[in-house]
This record gives sequence, C-alpha cells and structure tokens, in this order.
Amino acid sequence: MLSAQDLFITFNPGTPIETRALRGMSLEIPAGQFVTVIGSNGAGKSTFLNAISGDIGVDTGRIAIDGLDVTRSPVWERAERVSRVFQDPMAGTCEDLTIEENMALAQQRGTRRGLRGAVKQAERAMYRERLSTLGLGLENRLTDRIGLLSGGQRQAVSLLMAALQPSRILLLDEHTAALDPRTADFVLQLTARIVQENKLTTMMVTHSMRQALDVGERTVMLHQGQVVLDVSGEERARLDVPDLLKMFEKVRGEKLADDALLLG
Ligand SMILES: Nc1ncnc2c1ncn2[C@@H]1O[C@H](COP(=O)(O)OP(=O)(O)OP(=O)(O)O)[C@@H](O)[C@H]1O
Repeated sequence: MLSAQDLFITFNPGTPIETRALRGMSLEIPAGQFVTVIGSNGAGKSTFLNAISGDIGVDTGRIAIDGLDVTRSPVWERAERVSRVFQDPMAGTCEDLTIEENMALAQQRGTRRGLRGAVKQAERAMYRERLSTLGLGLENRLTDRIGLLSGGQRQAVSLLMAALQPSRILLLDEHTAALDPRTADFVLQLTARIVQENKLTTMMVTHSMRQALDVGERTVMLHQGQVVLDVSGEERARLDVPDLLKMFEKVRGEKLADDALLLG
C-alpha cells in the first residue's frame, strides 16, 4: 500500500521563478490497486512520481509504503520497494550493458552492490524464461547490448525488470507515449499482465483519457499539485472520454485548445 499525505514541493522558493509543484497532495492506494493519473502539463504528475521514488525530496508531508515511513529514505533504499518505467525507453536501462546484465542490475536493486562478475547460470536460465513470456524472441539475445533493441522491446524488458524484485510499487511515467500505437498496445497489455501477476500497487501517468479510463481500476486527476478528481468502481465505469474531458476543462477553467493528445 502507498500512502502520500499532504505533500508540498516548491522549486526555487523565494525567487522570481518559484514554482509550487505539489500543494498538499494526498493519495492512499491500497496494495495491488492499479491507478491511472491524468492532468494537464505542469499539474505535478512527474514531481509526484519523483517524490514517491525519492528522486526529489518533499518540503513537508509524509510518504509511507506498507506502513513504513520512507519520506526521508534515499532513492537506493526505496528502490527495493519502488520500481519505475519512464517515457523514454533509453531512461531506465543502461544501453551499453547486455540484456542479461541489465536484468542482473534490476535484480540487485536496493542493495549497495554494483554489477558483480558474470551472470550466474541459474539467473541466466530465469531471465531466459521470463523473456520468453514476451513472445519477442529476446530469450535468444541475452548477451546483446540493450541499446540495440527497439523502443517497444526496451519498454517490455523494463517492465520485466520492474517485476524482478518483489517490489511493491510500480511507477509508470507515460511509458507508452513514445511508442507507435500497435507497440503501445502491446506494452499496455503486458503492463496489465505483469501488474496482475505480481500484485503490484501501480500508478500510471498518461495523457490519454482513453487509457486513463480503460486501464487499471481507478482514475485520479491532478491539477496545480493536488488531486481534484478520484473515481473508481461504478462511477468510473459510467464515465466516457467526453465526460472526463468536461471535468478536465472544468478544473482548468478553460476549453482545451488541443485535445487530440488527450483523446489519443
Ligand atoms: N526540477 C525542477 N525545477 C524547477 N521547476 C520544476 C522542476 N521540475 C518540475 N518543475 C515545475 O513544477 C511544475 C510541475 O511539473 P511536473 O513535471 O511535475 O508536471 P507534469 O504534470 O508532469 O507535467 P507534464 O505533463 O508536462 O509532464 C511545473 O511548473 C514544472 O515546470
């Protein structure tokens, strides 16, 4: 379970470029729940994920994972519990390392050890087995540099890596946005499977209203660093993209100039 209580983050405080990115952000996500997160540019979505992963410290507020207060824990300590897949397929992996080396690193997440020696035979067999579930033939390319893979292949491997440790929280930061529609669809389906199989508590940031309603079981809308809409169950099932769009425009107080992105 993930608990964020009353988080505040201000960038460049006391300067002309002061930005209050989070302004009392609170969200409780029960264990195993899959939440989609939407919000306009600058709403605070990435900052919120950065606060959960520990990449950005909060000014005030409290973050707990399964009841454990991690508010002041460094990134590496949280990494055992939190994994993340980014929009940029290059971001979450080391392109000069091989697929199996990247997987070995992911498996050691949360420890202070770096990549040690050769990948062991038993681990290699496990990686091969996991990769084969993707149906992309990557199980035969364990010693290929990960930089050689396509964006979609890398996101698929990143998702597998995120589930290698029994981490409890999965953060997805528009992880299908840079992919073509077919590949994005494949990665989304894979996401749903991995989340379910590993019972991961998941937050997925998306700019697609369709995805926000179709994927996962709860939709949260952020605006000016706060949660302004939180729907699940029947209420969510009754919502369609135009309804969500209307709500979105209402909180923004203006009509969307370009909703193509949001409808995608
Ligand atoms: N490191 C930083 N330094 C200064 N300002 C920042 C920093 N990171 C984010 N901000 C500002 O904080 C606000 C929230 O940004 P954030 O990236 O969290 O929004 P977002 O909802 O993820 O937006 P987008 O959909 O455009 O990615 C924005 O005004 C942004 O410019």
